[in-house]
Amino acid sequence: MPSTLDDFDVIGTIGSGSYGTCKKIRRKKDGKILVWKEMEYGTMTESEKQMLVSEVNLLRELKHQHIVRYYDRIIDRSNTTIYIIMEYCDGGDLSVLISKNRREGTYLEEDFVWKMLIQMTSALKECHRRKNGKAVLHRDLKPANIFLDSDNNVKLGDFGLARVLHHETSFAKTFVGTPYYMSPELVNNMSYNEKSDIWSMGCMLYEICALHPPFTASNQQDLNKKICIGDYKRIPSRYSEDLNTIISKLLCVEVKKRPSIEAILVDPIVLRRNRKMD
Ligand SMILES: CNC(=O)c1c(C)[nH]c(/C=C2\C(=O)Nc3ccc(Cl)cc32)c1C
Repeated sequence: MPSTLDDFDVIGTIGSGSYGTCKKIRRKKDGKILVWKEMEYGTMTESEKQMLVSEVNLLRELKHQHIVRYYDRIIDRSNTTIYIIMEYCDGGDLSVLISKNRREGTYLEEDFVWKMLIQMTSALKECHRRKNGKAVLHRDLKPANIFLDSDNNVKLGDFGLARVLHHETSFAKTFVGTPYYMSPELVNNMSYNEKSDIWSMGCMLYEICALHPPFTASNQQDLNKKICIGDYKRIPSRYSEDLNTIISKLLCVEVKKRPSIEAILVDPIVLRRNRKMD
């Protein structure tokens, strides 16, 4: 039986991004706490609406402990809005945690960084595993799209919708924020691929350590230059050479030399770290 808006009570708004508004909701039949992401599709073309539907159907297939669980979707034609109902992550998103540490002048523990690396890699492996011939590339990996549960476990969110909502006719046409995580291949107008997600993950892990992105500049042109040269400082000295080495591998400018998800998971440094965490 498909859900309707009346099946839920809205508790409150917990976030909003370039793709819409996130609300905390309670399912009336059992009191379960969930969220829905509201997205207005009225300005989309028919082909974009079809793309959005197929992206949501892909989300439905992604069932993994480190990917935000999709529950259902409601389409309200009276206000041309789609409501995507998903798992509630009470730890919020990584960008808030990074901002808090930057504000307080404190760093995140190395064990936490390794946990993020291993769980994000596991989530991306599931997404890059071909489903019906279609890889689900995230396309917008950033701390604001990494959510945490009450045990600080990773929940990758906002999956795959980036491709639909970046189209110039959709309401998300105003690019929000500087593309700090743009990969060298995208700067050079080449196509997005699995390795671009690896680059973004490298940028994210760097930012979790340093509390700022690896590449920053006062304008897009200078940022692009730094990205294409791969010019960035080492993560703070408090972090091990092992962690620095792994992040450096992810931030490899040459796509072919950048490790795949599988290569990361069998890297001797990651295997050694995994054994320590067991
Ligand atoms: C300050 N932020 C929060 O309190 C917060 C919390 C506790 N959860 C969230 C966000 C989500 C959440 O809890 N589940 C989600 C599933 C998909 C997407 Cl795109 C977002 C969420 C947020 C933004």
